[in-house]
Amino acid sequence: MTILIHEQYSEFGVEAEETKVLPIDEEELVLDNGFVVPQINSFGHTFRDYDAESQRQEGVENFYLTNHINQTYDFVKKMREKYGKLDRVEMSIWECCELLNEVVDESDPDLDEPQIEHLLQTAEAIRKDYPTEDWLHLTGLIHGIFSFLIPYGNEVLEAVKLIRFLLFALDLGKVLLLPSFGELPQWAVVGDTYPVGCAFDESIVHHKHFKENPDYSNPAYNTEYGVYSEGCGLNNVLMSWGHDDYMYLVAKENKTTLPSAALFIIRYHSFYALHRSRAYKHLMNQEDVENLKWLQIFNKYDLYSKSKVRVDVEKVKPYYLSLIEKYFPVKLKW
Ligand SMILES: O[C@H]1[C@H](O)[C@@H](O)[C@H](O)[C@@H](O)[C@H]1O
Ligand SMILES: [Fe+2]
Ligand SMILES: [Fe+2]
Repeated sequence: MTILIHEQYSEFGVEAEETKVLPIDEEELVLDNGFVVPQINSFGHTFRDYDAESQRQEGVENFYLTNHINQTYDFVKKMREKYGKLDRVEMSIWECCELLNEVVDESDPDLDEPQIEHLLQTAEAIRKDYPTEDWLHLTGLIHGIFSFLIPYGNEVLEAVKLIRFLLFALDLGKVLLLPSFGELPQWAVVGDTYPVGCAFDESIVHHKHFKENPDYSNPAYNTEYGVYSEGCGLNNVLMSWGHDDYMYLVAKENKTTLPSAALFIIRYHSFYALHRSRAYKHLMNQEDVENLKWLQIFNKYDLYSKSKVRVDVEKVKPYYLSLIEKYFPVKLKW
């Protein structure tokens, strides 16, 4: 498994400010050491091709139809209030991970494996690129993330641990699909996310299906700014409800020691309209601009590690348990 890194990040990633994000097919698909990212998913199509005829196309489009009709400003407010209480279950991060054994994500054109596989594949992807404990050969990517994300001191090893953990944690919020979490429908848990309370940007997957969303024709919510203002900051923007914002709330309320950029990555990793299409920039503040650079790097690991490769869960478990211990209490409120 190899991961593509934008060339601009290859020398001390902080240069990323000047980076222009190119459409994916124009990107440099090569890492420093010449590894190439897979160009096709496990069904033989390019990644995130929502129109390609495949065994998943119809199901994914139906998913977005219900998602786009039902994710309204009022719905999101209610869900945040309800799930933000975290009064359902007490469990550890690893217990949560194991629950995802049962879960398959209907929004995903690239993967139909249980989510536990995806979590571990994503986090293991970096191990494939950096297989030994000799971190000295790490590329600029790691140096960049290291200098930016780690408030704990000057240790590259710590940075790598953080990255591994973060990649593992991105999708844990999908437990919302399970009975003890109220068995939310897929449209309220997975798929790309986007702001509600202002116009839905055209770059959002299957945008046409928003026409039946009541907010689409509500003048309070259907203008460029809607209920928001220039540069108000994403923290003040309500996002469609799903596993991203939920996991952010879980992490924050349980007093994680993850740095704030890591929380940003968890919270907005499905916001492709922002991190791929550069929409909604007018709502960002300076902190969002900084954090976005890192989100773009992490997204590549999340997306391009999707494959049919099996991970031996028991074998990797001890390593992840040691990471979890670093960033979270033994039991968390969910
Ligand atoms: O189908 C996928 C999947 O649900 C991911 O977990 C999410 O982060 C993506 O944005 C979405 O498109
Ligand atoms: Fe996700
Ligand atoms: Fe993911």
